[in-house]
Amino acid sequence: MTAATAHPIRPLVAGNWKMNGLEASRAEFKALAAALYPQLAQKVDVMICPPATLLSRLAGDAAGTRIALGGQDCHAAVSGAHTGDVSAEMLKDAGATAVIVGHSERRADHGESDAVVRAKAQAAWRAGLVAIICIGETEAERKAGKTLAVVAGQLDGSVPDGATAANTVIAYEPVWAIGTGLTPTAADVAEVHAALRARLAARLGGEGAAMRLLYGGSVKPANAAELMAVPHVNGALVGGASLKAADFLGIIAAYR
Ligand SMILES: O=C[C@H](O)COP(=O)(O)O
Repeated sequence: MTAATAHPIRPLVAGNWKMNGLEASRAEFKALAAALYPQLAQKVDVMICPPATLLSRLAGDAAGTRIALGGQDCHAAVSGAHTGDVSAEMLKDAGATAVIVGHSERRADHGESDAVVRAKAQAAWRAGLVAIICIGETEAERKAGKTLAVVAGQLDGSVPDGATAANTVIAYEPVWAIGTGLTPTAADVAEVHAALRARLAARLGGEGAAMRLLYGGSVKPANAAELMAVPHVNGALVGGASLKAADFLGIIAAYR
């Protein structure tokens, strides 16, 4: 077992701006950076995943702060004839230290399978980025009582061999909770996260036991404290509420 057993898992609150963000959005980022330092100095890592177009500019703004930057997706290849795609190496070059892969919007809009997500996670590692691998059930799957089976299958299929607590973060995002204002109960989140933790530990040993498990889906300042207090929830992946510095700060405040 690694030293991770002896130390609590350091939480991560990551903001996914999705297809939002223009030059003017830098003001929100700067407001976040200016207000965040006292909290950052304590016990939570903070990341913003802007659209790729803003990555380089925010990298300049992030200098001297402790806000990390991530991409929202990457192609599995290093480079080549893939019009419109961005490689993990390009994200790294632009200032990212991590990349989200397998977000349900990518799985739904672009037909990304677990195998594709796995290849993208490996690409992230190849470039020296942390892979933030997303999984989560649809509303129909939850209603059919298949949640645990679905997320277990996605976990097995999307997480490559060689995953460690340092190179991988798992984000559990129920599809029906994303952007809807709906969230599972704390007990429901606890059930899923405990199952994910057990599965990761069984497969990856101490690395799985120490891997960060984020919850995502309508996390807001008003519900963050309750959700972040759930066992095996080691932070949040935040969409809409990450676009405004004040809202994102209200979520991070769950770790004060
Ligand atoms: O990546 C973030 C998630 O999709 C959550 O989005 P949301 O906070 O807007 O529900």
